[in-house]
Amino acid sequence: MHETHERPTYSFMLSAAALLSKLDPSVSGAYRRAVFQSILESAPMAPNKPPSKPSGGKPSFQRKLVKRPPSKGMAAKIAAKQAPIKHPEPTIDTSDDGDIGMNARIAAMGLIDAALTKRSGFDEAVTRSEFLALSDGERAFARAMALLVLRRLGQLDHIIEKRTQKTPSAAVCDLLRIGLVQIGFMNVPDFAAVSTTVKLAERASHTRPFKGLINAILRGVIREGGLLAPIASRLAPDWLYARWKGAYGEDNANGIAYMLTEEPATDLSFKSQADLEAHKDALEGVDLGGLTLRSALRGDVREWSGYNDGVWWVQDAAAAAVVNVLGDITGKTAIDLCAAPGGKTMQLAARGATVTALDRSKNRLKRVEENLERTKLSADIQMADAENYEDSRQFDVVLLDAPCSATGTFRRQPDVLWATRPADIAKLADVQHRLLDSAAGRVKVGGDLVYSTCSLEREEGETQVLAFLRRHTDFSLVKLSPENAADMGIPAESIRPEGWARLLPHQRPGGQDGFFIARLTRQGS
Ligand SMILES: C[S@@+](CC[C@H](N)C(=O)[O-])C[C@H]1O[C@@H](n2cnc3c(N)ncnc32)[C@H](O)[C@@H]1O
Repeated sequence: MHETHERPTYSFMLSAAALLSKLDPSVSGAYRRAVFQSILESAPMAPNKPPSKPSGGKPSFQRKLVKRPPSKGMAAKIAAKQAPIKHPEPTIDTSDDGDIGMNARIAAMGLIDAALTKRSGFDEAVTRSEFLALSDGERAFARAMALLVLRRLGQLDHIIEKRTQKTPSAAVCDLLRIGLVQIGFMNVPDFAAVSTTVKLAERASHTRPFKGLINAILRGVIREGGLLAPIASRLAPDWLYARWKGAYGEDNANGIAYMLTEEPATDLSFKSQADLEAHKDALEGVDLGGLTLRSALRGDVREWSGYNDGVWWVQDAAAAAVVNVLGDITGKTAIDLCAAPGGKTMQLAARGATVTALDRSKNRLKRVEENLERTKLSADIQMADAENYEDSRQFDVVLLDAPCSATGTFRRQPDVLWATRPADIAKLADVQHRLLDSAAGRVKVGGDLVYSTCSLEREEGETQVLAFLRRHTDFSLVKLSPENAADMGIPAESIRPEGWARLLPHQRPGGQDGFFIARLTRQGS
């Protein structure tokens, strides 16, 4: 039953889905299956190493991080021979006969595989031409399904683990995951969830022998009333859960892990309180303080009230708190050292600072430009490495929203938890250490250095700041006070006695990103 088969790379899965979606609807099911099979069987195979057993002893279905070759060849050749593209309506037929639904499911598996293969794999996969070639409905379905699987990965894998004697291959696990997620969390009839999954298993030689197993597991879950409530400690990867438990205690670790199961609302940062009040009702919003409105709306934000006027931008409440800790900055000079896509640059500019926005990524700086243009705000944009950016000026405010593991952003990007490795945290902590040292010299005497990361890991927050204060005795911590928490848009319990903010995802009703924020001031030596 296990480990003797490999699975095709995710880009081939996306190619297969794209290709099938382009076939004329009149093409027979048998022909579609033949095309699909020919793609899969010509696909480069990714190594399918047995999943590792982490220290906790439970099997992990995570993949090893492997760089996959891009796939084009065969799929492109077949695509070139197809009839003119005729997209069906962008709705998803989730019945077991629906090829649109089948394509979307194949694409979802491609996205899941991409997300588990490397950090940012999901974001890259959704911009690949194969994925973009799908219809709007297929893309939306595939994305939603993949994100749900990633959000529930720990829970789904726990079910698979309990119902199999040996860990199935990654391809079989992916099929089981999409089957289970449909049964548990999607508006798909149980029979369709089972039959589409079994059909997908049947379509490829490496999964065909397991269709009986897949059928039995999915039917067994349905017979027993569906998926049971998740166990917090099984929702996140073992090693991260253990870290959270060690850092914040078991209750907080459970609270953090449960936030994986909640879909986050959309938070908007406003230019001014007057703008927020003016759009609050149309946006069905709740004022969270610190110029953040939490909107109950769903869908395309470009259609929401105030978007075209540029009076707000999307930014999690916790991220907005980074600038809020500075209080009044009217007339001050500020440099945002890791600025893109510009959420905090816009806050600094909207509050009257003269801003230099620096980032080393040309592509990401384009987003800063676009955002500033839409919001009619201005900043001097510089493309440079913040570590060795040559600028003799010193600033009233230096903001270092440093590159980090981003484990705090899992509500929107559940893949970060599964693609991050312990070694990434150590590497990023080194980068943050160097960036902090370089940032220190850019602060005027009497000025402020705000250090933040959207990570839940102490090495990227508390430990970093304590070490910085030991190295830079001319700096001290400006203690944040729980009494001002509401003005800063920070839940009082996220402000620690040490004087920094450690925002945990469950510390706000409806959730917030995990963030660490410290305000440091330079007194002169
Ligand atoms: C956490 S994001 C910043 C988010 C941003 N502050 C905002 O609020 O929209 C980190 C940014 O740091 C940039 N970055 C990473 N290393 C850098 C370096 N050495 N110098 C400058 N920018 C860097 C990345 O390109 C990325 O845009």
